[in-house]
Amino acid sequence: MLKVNNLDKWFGKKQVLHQISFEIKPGRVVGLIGANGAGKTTIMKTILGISSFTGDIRLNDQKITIDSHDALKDVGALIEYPGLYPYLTGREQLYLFTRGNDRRAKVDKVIEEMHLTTYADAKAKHYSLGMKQKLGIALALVNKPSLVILDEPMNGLDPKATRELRELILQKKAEGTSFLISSHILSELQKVADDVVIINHGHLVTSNTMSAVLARNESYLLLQTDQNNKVAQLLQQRGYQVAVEEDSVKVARDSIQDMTALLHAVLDQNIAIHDIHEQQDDLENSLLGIIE
Ligand SMILES: Nc1ncnc2c1ncn2[C@@H]1O[C@H](COP(=O)(O)OP(=O)(O)OP(=O)(O)O)[C@@H](O)[C@H]1O
Repeated sequence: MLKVNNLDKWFGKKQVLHQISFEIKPGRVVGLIGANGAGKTTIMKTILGISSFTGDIRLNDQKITIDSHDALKDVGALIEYPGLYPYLTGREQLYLFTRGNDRRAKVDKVIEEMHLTTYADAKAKHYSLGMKQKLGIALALVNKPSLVILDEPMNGLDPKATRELRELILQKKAEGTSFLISSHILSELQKVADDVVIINHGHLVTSNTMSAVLARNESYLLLQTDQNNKVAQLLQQRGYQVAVEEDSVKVARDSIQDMTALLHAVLDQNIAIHDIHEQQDDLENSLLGIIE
């Protein structure tokens, strides 16, 4: 549904995006990941036609440019901080931005979906950061767009609201909505994203499925013994990939062919094993591996 091809962006003499290409398929949640200043917000702004660029961006085969926004009627977005009217209530602002028939019903539905009911009729100037964020997300969703672009949507949300947002994203996805979501909270992104676009200093590092990115993850065996340094040395001599960590010896699972032989190597030296368990790398480690 969205195709970004060879996107370049300059701010004056500084190039901040270099030949970025990726695609968002219908009903997929795409996580946009990168360090601070990598170019995530800039990518979102170019897709929304609010920042000039060179390259080609098409939504359902319709070209998006800085002066041609027709294709964007079916896109909802929250970029950076929501621009709210302090003297209007949440409900009034939603109503103001709602298009088409059944405006009132659409507003009521999104208020319920985003769990805004208790403060929907209070003026936005009284909202906390998290309440404003939730209203901003509701504004992005109210017209039932087929593509939703959310820049750091979990910002300011408490754990309950974060979980509710996650469930809502998954529900909308099941109904066919596509999402482009940037987040620093990688563990959250891991729970919702089907695909991942990783940006580093304005360059595309990878555009792949979440499962392919996670497949790079290594797992380890952590051994706690009464002589960790000696165990590490012993195992290293036998060809295992080993590191000593705080109170345990970390052995790469890939380097273990025969678990019995490993345990024998330790126990035969009369070294006591206090604990043994597996550890799986998470998205964060996997990404650090890719970005390095
Ligand atoms: N209006 C602007 N003028 C000049 N440079 C800008 C402007 N907006 C962004 N930049 C630069 O473009 C680069 C990308 O910024 P961008 O905000 O897209 O990064 P980001 O990945 O969203 O970062 P963060 O995670 O911190 O929000 C940065 O080097 C930033 O300094």
